[in-house]
Amino acid sequence: MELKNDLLLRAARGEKTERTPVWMMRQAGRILAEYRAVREKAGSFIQLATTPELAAEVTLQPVDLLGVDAAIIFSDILVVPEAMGLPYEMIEQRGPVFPATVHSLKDLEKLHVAEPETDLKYVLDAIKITKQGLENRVPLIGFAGAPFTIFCYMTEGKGSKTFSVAKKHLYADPEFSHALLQKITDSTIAYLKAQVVAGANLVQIFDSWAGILSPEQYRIFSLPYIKQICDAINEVPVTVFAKGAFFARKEISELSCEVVGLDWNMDIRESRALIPNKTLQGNLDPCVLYASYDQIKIEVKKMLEQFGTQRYIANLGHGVYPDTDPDKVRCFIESVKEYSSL
Ligand SMILES: Cc1c2[nH]c(c1CCC(=O)O)Cc1[nH]c(c(CCC(=O)O)c1C)Cc1[nH]c(c(CCC(=O)O)c1C)Cc1[nH]c(c(C)c1CCC(=O)O)C2
Repeated sequence: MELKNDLLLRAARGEKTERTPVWMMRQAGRILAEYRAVREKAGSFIQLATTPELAAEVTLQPVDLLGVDAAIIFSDILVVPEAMGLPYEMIEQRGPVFPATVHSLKDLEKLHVAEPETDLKYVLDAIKITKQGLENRVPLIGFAGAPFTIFCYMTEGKGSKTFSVAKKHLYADPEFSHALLQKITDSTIAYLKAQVVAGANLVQIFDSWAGILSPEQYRIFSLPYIKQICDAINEVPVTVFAKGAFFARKEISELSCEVVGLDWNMDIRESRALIPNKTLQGNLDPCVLYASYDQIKIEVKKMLEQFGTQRYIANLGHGVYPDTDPDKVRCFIESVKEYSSL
């Protein structure tokens, strides 16, 4: 089955593209009234995420309504801890909370390596239904959290500015920390492979909390586990997005992934020099989408001039903020398409 628009996959593989592909992290979400309507119908975020037909419906919305060059499966990185035996709740206006957390090898014994075919069947079903709905229009992106970011939530139990509970374990109990990270990694590899079998055309690893670690801790507690995942996934291109890990760009360039995501703190030309061998993705500050249409166009033009139009996937430097005007989002997407056309 050939994709009608395979710009994302060609850019990921380093092949020439007629223009730069564009999509947005968190494109399936609250910016769209159509998403909020389906979420209302579902009753809760978790209901929506665990009902494959509805998850597929909101995955398709940005393709139909915004004109992006890829869909990303509607789910969350926290489905992996849940599949391992640690359920989460999504509290309105606050975010995710884990009623029970993990702090010792004894706690870890109660968790199992996720078996995607049973524990995460609802995501795999959502991927299959989405693929039917896409009718090969654009590629479908699968994803998972990086083991370190998942470790943060499983130990801290909720979002945090410092994740000091999570980091405490790294210093105080490295043996437990590595054991938990390895169990998450084994679960994640099985999960991403199952996503690919179900139909994902590329997978992205989100290390959202990379930036809270020192370079040395990042090398010990995050990179080796991301490396295991990159080494295991050879079926489709892999994107590594480590938010805030400007200090690890050289090491990330040595991973066996095809694409590296940048946030807006990372200088584009400097990043090209540090990561010369891979496709880059990013990195517009999501707050640019609060500016005027003219200003958005200027910022997109600047970004494209610095990245160039090749070996590049346009995106924001992190997820789109929920109160962004969808028309400003369309302006961003249209500007990338217009200014990058050869
Ligand atoms: C850290 C993280 C999480 N989840 C995710 C990350 C990594 C990316 C990042 O750094 O933002 C990843 C994620 N979460 C969601 C997606 C969907 C696909 C997409 O469109 O990108 C993706 C890729 C849906 C979601 N995940 C969540 C929502 C909002 C909940 C809702 O709609 O009620 C959505 C659409 C909730 C969520 N989920 C998480 C948090 C901290 C929150 C609360 C903050 C918020 O509300 O945005 C954990």
